[in-house]
Amino acid sequence: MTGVETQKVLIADDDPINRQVLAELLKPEYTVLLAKNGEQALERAARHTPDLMLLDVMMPDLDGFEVLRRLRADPVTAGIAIIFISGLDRPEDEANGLKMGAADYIAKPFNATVVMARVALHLQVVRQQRLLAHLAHVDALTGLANRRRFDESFAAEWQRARDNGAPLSLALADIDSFKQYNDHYGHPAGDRALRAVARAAAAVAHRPGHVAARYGGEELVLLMPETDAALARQVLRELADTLAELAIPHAAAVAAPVLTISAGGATLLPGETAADLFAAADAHLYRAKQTGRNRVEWRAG
Ligand SMILES: Nc1nc2c(ncn2[C@@H]2O[C@H](COP(=O)(O)OP(=O)(O)OP(=O)(O)O)[C@@H](O)[C@H]2O)c(=O)[nH]1
Repeated sequence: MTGVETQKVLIADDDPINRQVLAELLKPEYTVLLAKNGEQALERAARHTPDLMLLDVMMPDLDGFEVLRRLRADPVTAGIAIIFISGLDRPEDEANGLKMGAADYIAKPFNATVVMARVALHLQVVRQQRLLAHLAHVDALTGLANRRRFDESFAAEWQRARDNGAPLSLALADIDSFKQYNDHYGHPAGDRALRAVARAAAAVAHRPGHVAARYGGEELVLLMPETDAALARQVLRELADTLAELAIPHAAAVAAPVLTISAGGATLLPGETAADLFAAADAHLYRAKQTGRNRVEWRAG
């Protein structure tokens, strides 16, 4: 989320005057999209995924309540915030709209200042929700995907690989002698080194669907969908090469005088669970550590 993009508001109302009045009101601050009936509202919502919809309740054919029901049933549009704008001004109508999951309910005739204030309020809530969702999935120190995001992506990619038979590779990478690095250079320097390794991991995980995540401590994980063992090993070579170029001094290391990683990896075998694949990558990381560090061990097969 950049924070500079204008937010998108879709106005769905069958009355052209209402559409125009609302559009004129919102245009100076937001990107405004228009729909003149329920079908068009659903089509534009799916195509443009607006941040907020002002939805007229009483429209011919598909009314606003039905539009809301259908929006919620489609994962693409389910999260769009809705404000009902309605000629139905009985308390039970308003309660009904809110119970259905609308963020707000404004009775016609509406007051322009109040509409603007409510739109601004709900768009702020949308921004805050996105920020929270973002923070919940990002590691604060490195900016990489965090463990939660990795777990979600891994489960989804494993399922996808199982369904479509495409290769799925997974690698665990761990900085060598990092305890000694911290002891020798201090924890803040350790943090900087960890960030440098994370940047390198993010750079090599640039292919579509690839995820570089901080699994915990100084352990990173690379999830590589649609990637066979040969390509995955190439990605890990690129990571090792990047670290070699960075040549971060590590006087206390056992493997080399610079910061290095050990990595273990595996490519999904038919019938294997996600946990099996993870365990295989972990076992090969252990082997890489045991056999001298600064190397990649990949499961054969
Ligand atoms: N600076 C810093 N250090 C961290 C962070 N997370 C974990 N560590 C350190 O990473 C070190 C991991 O130590 P070990 O698990 O013994 O591993 P190691 O020293 O790298 O040894 P090998 O993996 O066997 O090469 C510990 O000293 C942790 O304090 C962090 O966010 N910042």
